[in-house]
Amino acid sequence: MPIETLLADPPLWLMDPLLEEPDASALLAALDAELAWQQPSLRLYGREHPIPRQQVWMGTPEASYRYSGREFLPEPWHPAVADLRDRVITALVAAGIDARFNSVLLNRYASGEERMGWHSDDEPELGDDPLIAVVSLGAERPLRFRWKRREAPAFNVWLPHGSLLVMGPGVQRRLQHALLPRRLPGVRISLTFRLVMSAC
Ligand SMILES: O=C(O)CCC(=O)C(=O)O
Ligand SMILES: [Fe+2]
Repeated sequence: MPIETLLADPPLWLMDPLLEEPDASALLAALDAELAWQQPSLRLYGREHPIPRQQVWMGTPEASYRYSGREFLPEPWHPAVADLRDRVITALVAAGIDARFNSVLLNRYASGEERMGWHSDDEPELGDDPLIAVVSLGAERPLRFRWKRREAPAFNVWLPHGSLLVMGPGVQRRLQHALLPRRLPGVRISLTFRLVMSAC
């Protein structure tokens, strides 16, 4: 499947589909049923708020990771997720993009009301200019991007079931992204593959 260049600088690529049916729906059902989904709380202005989604952090044992001020020890690779990681790497190599991943953050949005606020994935453990690959399963929703220095308008990238979005070097430095709430039904699971450089 050819990869579409959404932005050249910094590079943002979309491959649709990465996974065809019935593989994409089988993977969605397996992850939904088999993972130990968690909904941790974050402390904000002295109050605890459950995050508006569920998540699982998975990876090699040495890839511990700090996210929103908390440290996560990864779950061991689920075989289906390890297979998907290898498919993503194969697809990227075929597109001339060199990538390595030792971990993945899986996010589960039960409905359109569940969300992730504006952020960049710029934690020091990810290194200076990380490449992050996002596989989307289930409900098609837009990931919204905005430029930190407002040099161009914000834009949406709709992420179909089975698609792969690649945020290349510079995307985290120059833009933020968010999965904003939408009146859309259906569960969505995203897998954001990363390379954690150093154990924390
Ligand atoms: O669910 C998504 O597509 C985005 C997730 C995300 O931005 C993240 O895991 O850092
Ligand atoms: Fe992100």
